[in-house]
Amino acid sequence: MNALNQAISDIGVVPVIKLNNPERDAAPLAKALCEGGVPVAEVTFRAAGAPLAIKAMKETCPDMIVGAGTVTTTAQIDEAIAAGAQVIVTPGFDPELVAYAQSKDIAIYPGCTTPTDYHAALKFGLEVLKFFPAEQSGGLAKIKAMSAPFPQFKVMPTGGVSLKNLKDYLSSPVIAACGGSYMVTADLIDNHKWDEITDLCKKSREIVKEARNG
Ligand SMILES: O=C(O)C(=O)C[C@H](O)[C@H](O)COP(=O)(O)O
Repeated sequence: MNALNQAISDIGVVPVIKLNNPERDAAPLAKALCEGGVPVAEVTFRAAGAPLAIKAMKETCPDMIVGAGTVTTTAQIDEAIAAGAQVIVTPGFDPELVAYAQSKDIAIYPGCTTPTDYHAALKFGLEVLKFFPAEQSGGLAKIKAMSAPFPQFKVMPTGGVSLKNLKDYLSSPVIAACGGSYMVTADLIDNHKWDEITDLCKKSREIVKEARNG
């Protein structure tokens, strides 16, 4: 894997973040994640202020890897790059977006869950795919079945990941990292429960280590 993919994989979990008030919440949230040993985030463009949030998180924690999520247009890729994002994440596989991201030299994890998606991804030399929505699409059993014909891909399952199933996912060598909102829920963010977020990050990191060491 390239250095960025390896760094994300080493962390093992990627919080999926939706910020309604990035001016207020992006900086303390970035600190909470980094303190918890999870210096990475996928900031969803479902919230209008996503570029602002990406910029604020990078300014607060310059070493943090910040990605843009729910990206569905090339204009959003431009906005994400301008804000300092290092990786683009899309819900589905759109070859136009993959080609555009690659032409701009930014990593992209497109959403893929079917053999047809994986075939399409092969043409772009990608190393990591987002497997979305993970649990609803068949979870780890499907991910393992897909890796037989497509061993070149690692995946980032997102959707339905929690502290309960994290270890199962991470125990498989096909998993680059797991994405999820469980450690950064709307309740935790809106009520400024930064310590609780840090704690959930620490617990997740413990599980990453357990899963990979045994
Ligand atoms: O916005 C996106 O592109 C997404 O990734 C959608 C959701 O945020 C994930 O499905 C997270 O799923 P949960 O961890 O189950 O909440």
